[in-house]
Amino acid sequence: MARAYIALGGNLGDPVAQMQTALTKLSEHPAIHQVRASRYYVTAPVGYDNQPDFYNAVAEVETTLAANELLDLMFELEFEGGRERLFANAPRTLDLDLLMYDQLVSSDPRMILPHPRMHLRAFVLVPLAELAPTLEMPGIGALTPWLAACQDQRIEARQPFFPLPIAS
Ligand SMILES: Nc1ncnc2c1ncn2[C@@H]1O[C@H](COP(=O)(O)OP(=O)(O)OP(=O)(O)O)[C@@H](O)[C@H]1O
Ligand SMILES: Nc1nc2c(c(=O)[nH]1)N=C(CO)CN2
Repeated sequence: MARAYIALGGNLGDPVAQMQTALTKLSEHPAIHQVRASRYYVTAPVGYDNQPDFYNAVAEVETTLAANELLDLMFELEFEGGRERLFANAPRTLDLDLLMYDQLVSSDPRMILPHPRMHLRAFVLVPLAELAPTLEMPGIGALTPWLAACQDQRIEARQPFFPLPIAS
C-alpha cells in the first residue's frame, strides 16, 4: 500500500463542489482505501495574476494503484470536472497535481515526483502541513522552512469540506 498526496485546486465554476466530487470519486475507487482531506483554502493566484482567487486543498490517499495509474485516474477526474488546458497557470475548473507518492522520485516529464513546484506554493504547503506536518519531500526536505519562505502568498482557511456531511 502506498501513501500519496494530491493537490486540488480550481477557480472557475463551483470549485468546492468540483473538489468534493473528485474526492468522493477517489474514495469510492476500489483500489483507494483511505482518503483524508485538509480544510479548503481561498488563495491568491500564483504565476498569472489576472484571474479570480483559487480554492485549494490537499488530500492524502492510501492506495494499491501504481503512481502512473493514480495519475491516469486524476487526469480522468480532471476531465470529468471540465478541465481544459488553455495555457500554463490559466484559470481552471479542477486541477489535480500528484505531489508525492511515498518517497518515489521520478523525472519522467509526464510525472515528475515530487511535484517540482510544490515547495514554492503556500496553497500546497499550508494544507499539506495540516495533514502531515513532519513530511519530508524527497530531495527538498521538510515543509517548515519552505512554509516560512512563502509567507507573502495570501491564503485563508475555510471549513472542512470532506467527507461530506451526512444528509438528514
Ligand atoms: N506530479 C505531477 N502531477 C501532475 N501532472 C504532472 C506531474 N508531473 C508532470 N506532470 C505533467 O504536467 C503536465 C501539465 O500539467 P498541468 O496542466 O496540470 O499543469 P499546470 O497545472 O498548468 O501547472 P503546474 O504543474 O505548475 O501546477 C501534464 O501533462 C502532466 O503529465
Ligand atoms: N492560488 C493558486 N494559484 C495557482 C494554482 C492554484 O491551484 N492556486 N495553480 C496553478 C497551476 O497549477 C497556478 N497558480
